[in-house]
Amino acid sequence: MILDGKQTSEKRLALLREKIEESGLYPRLATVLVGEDPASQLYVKMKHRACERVGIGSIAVDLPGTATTQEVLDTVHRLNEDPMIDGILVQLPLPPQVDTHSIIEAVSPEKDVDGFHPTNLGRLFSGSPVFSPCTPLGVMTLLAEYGINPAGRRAVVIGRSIDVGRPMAALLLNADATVTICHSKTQDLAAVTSGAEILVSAIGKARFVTPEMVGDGAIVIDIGTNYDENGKLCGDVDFDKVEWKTAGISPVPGGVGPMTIATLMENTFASARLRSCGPL
Ligand SMILES: Nc1nc(=O)c2c([nH]1)NC[C@@H]1CN(c3ccc(C(=O)N[C@@H](CCC(=O)O)C(=O)O)cc3)C=[N+]21
Repeated sequence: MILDGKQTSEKRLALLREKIEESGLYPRLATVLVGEDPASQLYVKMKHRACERVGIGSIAVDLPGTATTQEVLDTVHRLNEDPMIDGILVQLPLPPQVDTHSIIEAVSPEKDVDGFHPTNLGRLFSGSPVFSPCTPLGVMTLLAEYGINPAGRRAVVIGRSIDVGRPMAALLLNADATVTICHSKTQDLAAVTSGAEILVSAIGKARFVTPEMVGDGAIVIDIGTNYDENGKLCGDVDFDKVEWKTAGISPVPGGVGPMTIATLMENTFASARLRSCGPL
């Protein structure tokens, strides 16, 4: 079974458009893009396009690749104080001269639709999330769409990044899975991953996950967005070799990526509702 993120995200966006219309709200998302990395420009453009589709206003703040930490901080502070803005997304990665942690901590937790602020990560890890990071939350939505309930299942997450691996583990734990996190220092990775009933890969290495690493009948979620030696977009999982072993697998493209964007839209609407003091 293919876990179709493209189709699921289309469905979610259509539903969200209706909900936003009914609410009478006009949520607004501000994106902050520093520099001219083509991939980042593409992602930000996709986010603005999704906003347009669902009836969310979007404001793009583009800063030069030479911007200092202080200049990015000034932008974030201005957006924090702007009552018209409901969500702030600072596109990552930031250029090396910008201190990413202080930027993430500067975003008001009330407008942190990426869910990267320590307050929101803390809420997520304590089991009472407000904004959860869009990629892992999108994975949970995709699992639910296909009737896959993680409760009591062995879930293995490969990768421990703050934006994907760690919050993915927290969401699975909140959903009552038995969660293992693997990373670059994990010994005998294949022995751990092949025991997973739900395997989530967030490593960032093209076709890293091979059939020996996957148990029979596993659900495999591929969070990787990589380019192979021919410049072709591909995931962390060697899809063609792994698919037959699985009960369900998300492809790249067309899997988790579109779910990330749909979730960002949902988080932005949730922020607008919370900020208007309405019920969530
Ligand atoms: N503050 C911040 N928040 C993010 O959520 C964030 C970020 N920074 N930095 C970069 C990563 C990456 N990311 C993706 C979103 C959509 C697709 C996506 O829709 N991909 C399409 C393919 C697009 C293509 O053709 O390249 C797909 O998988 O089908 C991929 C990757 C969000 N990120």
